[in-house]
Amino acid sequence: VPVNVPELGVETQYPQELADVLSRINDWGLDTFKVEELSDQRPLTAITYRIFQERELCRIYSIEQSTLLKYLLTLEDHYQQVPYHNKAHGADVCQSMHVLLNASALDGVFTELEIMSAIFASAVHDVDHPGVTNQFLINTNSDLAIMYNDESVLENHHLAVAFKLLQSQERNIFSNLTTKQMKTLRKMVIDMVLATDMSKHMQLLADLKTMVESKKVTGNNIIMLETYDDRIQVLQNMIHCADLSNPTKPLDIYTRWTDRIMEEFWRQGDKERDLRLEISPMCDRRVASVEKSQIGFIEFIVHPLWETWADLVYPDANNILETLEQNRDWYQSHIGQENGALSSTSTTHDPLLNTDSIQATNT
Ligand SMILES: COc1ccc(C2=NN(C(C)C)C(=O)[C@@H]3CC=CC[C@H]23)cc1C#CC(=O)NCc1ccccc1
Ligand SMILES: [Mg+2]
Ligand SMILES: [Zn+2]
Repeated sequence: VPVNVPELGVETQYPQELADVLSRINDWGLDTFKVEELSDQRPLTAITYRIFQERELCRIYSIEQSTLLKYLLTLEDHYQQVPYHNKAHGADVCQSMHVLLNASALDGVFTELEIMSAIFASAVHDVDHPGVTNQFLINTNSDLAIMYNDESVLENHHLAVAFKLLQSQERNIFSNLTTKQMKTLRKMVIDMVLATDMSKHMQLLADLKTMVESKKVTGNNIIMLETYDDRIQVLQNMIHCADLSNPTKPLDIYTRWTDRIMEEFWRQGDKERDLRLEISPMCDRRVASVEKSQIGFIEFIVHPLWETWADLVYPDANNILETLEQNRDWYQSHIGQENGALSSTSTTHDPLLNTDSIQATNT
């Protein structure tokens, strides 16, 4: 019996405003923070549910809407209340992936199963993240590091939690897939989420550069990917780009993500200080230079990756690369402001940061 589900998947006191924000589901500048506020703290369910509707995945794979919502709400509840790696980040990466999949250079390249795998992988990719790095978990002999033998500890855990939640019949959104389809989806989701481990970054980028150099396209400039390895490599780089997309977003959105990740790094540094461990880079709130470290992050990691991605899907990611370079210049010109103030240019109250108003750095 079809259970009647709310139109937007979540209960909200602001149905019209939420519908208006979600109407930008295909845009790079969708404000995930606005969805978080308007959906009564259900950004992951609201955004992922909308993407499933947009791509008609429930029809194609006979997924009951109530089953999808049960899975998404439970998944969302398994994201921890940490400053950055929380359900809003999961929602943001999922929506960014959804937009990247729409590149015209990839038109008709991926099957619906590969697309659903990519959307699912993005939604689950950081579930139950404890707000500390793999290195911290290893250094503190955590249960997770013991469980996964120090290898991609967090990423293995995110996957195990995501698939465990599927095991209850009322949440199994893939119950109508064939055995073969489920096997394929599971392998692709594992390969994508494991690729979000930053220790794989250099290898991923090197392989992407090789692919760009030997890029084969059809008559109307659509990329040809013949083997599983080529196809999964593009999807792995795509989720990695989505995971590293904060600096490519509109500045006001970007600075709020930076405030959140720095608070998460600083809380790890506080734990390291209490444990008499060496404080990890960027994690000491007493010596932070947010602007300088953001420039390092962009120069050494984010820009090289996005420059290569923009080559692969040329010219579809040109605007994204443009925004990244403008944001880098903005941080460059704000180096002098490093009085320890958080990076945000807006006086925002972000409960997760429990900082009432962030002194605006003069823009
Ligand atoms: C929105 O900003 C950010 C957003 C995300 C991250 C992430 N960092 N890393 C690693 C690189 C430490 C992760 O493994 C995280 C987990 C997976 C993907 C990326 C995540 C860092 C920043 C930053 C910064 C920032 O200002 N200096 C940090 C920094 C400066 C120079 C060189 C490297 C890092
Ligand atoms: Mg992660
Ligand atoms: Zn992530």
